[in-house]
Amino acid sequence: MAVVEIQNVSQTFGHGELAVQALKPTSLSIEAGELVALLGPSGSGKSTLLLAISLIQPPTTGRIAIDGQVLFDDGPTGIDVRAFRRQKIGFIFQQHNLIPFLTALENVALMLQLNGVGRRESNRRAMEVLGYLEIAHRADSLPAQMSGGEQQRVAIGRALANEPALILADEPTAALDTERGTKVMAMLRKIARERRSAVIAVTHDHRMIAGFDTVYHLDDGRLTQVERSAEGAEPG
Ligand SMILES: Nc1ncnc2c1ncn2[C@@H]1O[C@H](COP(=O)(O)OP(=O)(O)OP(=O)(O)O)[C@@H](O)[C@H]1O
Repeated sequence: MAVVEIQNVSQTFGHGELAVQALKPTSLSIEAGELVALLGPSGSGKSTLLLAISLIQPPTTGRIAIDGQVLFDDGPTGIDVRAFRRQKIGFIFQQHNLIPFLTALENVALMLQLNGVGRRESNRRAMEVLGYLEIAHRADSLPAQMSGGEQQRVAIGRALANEPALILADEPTAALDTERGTKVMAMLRKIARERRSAVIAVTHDHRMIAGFDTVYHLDDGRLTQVERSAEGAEPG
């Protein structure tokens, strides 16, 4: 089943003569376990597309379904988007955005607690996620005590904790050197493969493209090219 299904999604900012169509009508579908890159020059509409898919910034037109739920159909559909997002979508940013006075474990556990999971169970699951990302030994460290790559893995853990159907990453490797960037990419790939989340990463980073199943190229708000790796996402 498609985790993300968007049809004719477009975004126009401003009105009249000042209107800018940041995203031309765009349709695409992303399967469970698929690792997708959005590539394109600055201002091409990558963030606009990501913000539209997650309905953080609802589009002007189009239809958006995530994990079988129609969230937008040329307007709101009455779904509680904030609750849906919290349960079904994990976010990873260029800067990790960890809470500085919480440990790695607490940063991850907090996400679960926000979804109503009790404290003990949150801690247990957070520890499991940190173990999965090979960073359990840093569970009690504060963000400032960790390297950039470690911080980013904790941030991935936070995005992953709820086992979301969809993970959205905005330039997750941009702040990292090649080795750490490669490791973060490998983690995203592992998550897609093993946990069957769909992962969409906005990137400028050509070094990382090799690991993706599908690469969408955006130019001036238009989807210009789609490349699929020979291997593709293995059927689940
Ligand atoms: N809230 C907004 N109001 C008006 N114009 C906007 C808004 N957000 C984005 N734009 C415009 O829409 C276009 C696409 O922007 P977007 O941020 O999606 O590009 P991007 O590909 O993510 O760029 P970058 O790689 O620099 O982050 C740009 O021309 C931008 O100036």
